[in-house]
Amino acid sequence: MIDVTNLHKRFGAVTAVEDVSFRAEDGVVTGLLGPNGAGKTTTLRMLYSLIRPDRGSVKVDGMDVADRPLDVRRALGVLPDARGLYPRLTAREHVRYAGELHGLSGAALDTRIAELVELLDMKDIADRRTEGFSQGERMKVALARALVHGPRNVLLDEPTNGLDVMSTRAVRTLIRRLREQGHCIVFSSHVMQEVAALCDRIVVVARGRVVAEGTPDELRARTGKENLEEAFVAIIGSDQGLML
Ligand SMILES: Nc1ncnc2c1ncn2[C@@H]1O[C@H](COP(=O)(O)OP(=O)(O)OP(=O)(O)O)[C@@H](O)[C@H]1O
Repeated sequence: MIDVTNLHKRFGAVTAVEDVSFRAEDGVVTGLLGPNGAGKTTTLRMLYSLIRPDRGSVKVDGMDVADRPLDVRRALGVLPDARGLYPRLTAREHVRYAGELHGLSGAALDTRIAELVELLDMKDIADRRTEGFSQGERMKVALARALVHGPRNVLLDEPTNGLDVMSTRAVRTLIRRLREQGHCIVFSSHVMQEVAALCDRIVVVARGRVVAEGTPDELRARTGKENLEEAFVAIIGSDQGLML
């Protein structure tokens, strides 16, 4: 479970995140939805302690990120916005390296890598160097790397960005499976269809603030709009940045 309380972050004159609070429960997919520049990536970066908030706190499974950053990192699997792969390593070597950094080794690590290769349909690319990988192939490697240690909480920054229909479906299936297994999943997107297809709860952010929160049904009821897309437009006050 992830608890975010009154997070603030400024970059010089830009207020990227202003008083953001929400809770992401276990067994639930929580979507951070907002237009470009809304503060989603900055919020996620504070959740996984890449950057420090000016104010506010984040707790992962009850552990404060500021007090126990290493324990929190163990409890988190992160697909960051930059997928950053080593071109000379194969896909499998990436996942192995990440597993070793998390203290896994031997048969347990081999089994885990084999599971992820199967789950993410990576057999054809597992033993190729990642140099020249397509966006979808890169995303799969980054996702396998994020999940190798079986983290309870999973943060995904725009996981389906740039993916084709088949790869998008594979990622959705994986996210649903993680939810069934009771994981806490937070993912960010500026694509409302993506959020609508997957999320149990939606946190709508705009200009660094949470402007609405609830289930898709609650958001529809609150705005009086039948259609979720229209509900988002009503909440944000424009459709800018929310379209495919
Ligand atoms: N390191 C930084 N230095 C200066 N400004 C930054 C930095 N990181 C983010 N910002 C600014 O903070 C605001 C929020 O950015 P952020 O990347 O969190 O938005 P986002 O919701 O993830 O957007 P997108 O959907 O475009 O990825 C933007 O105005 C951005 O320019």
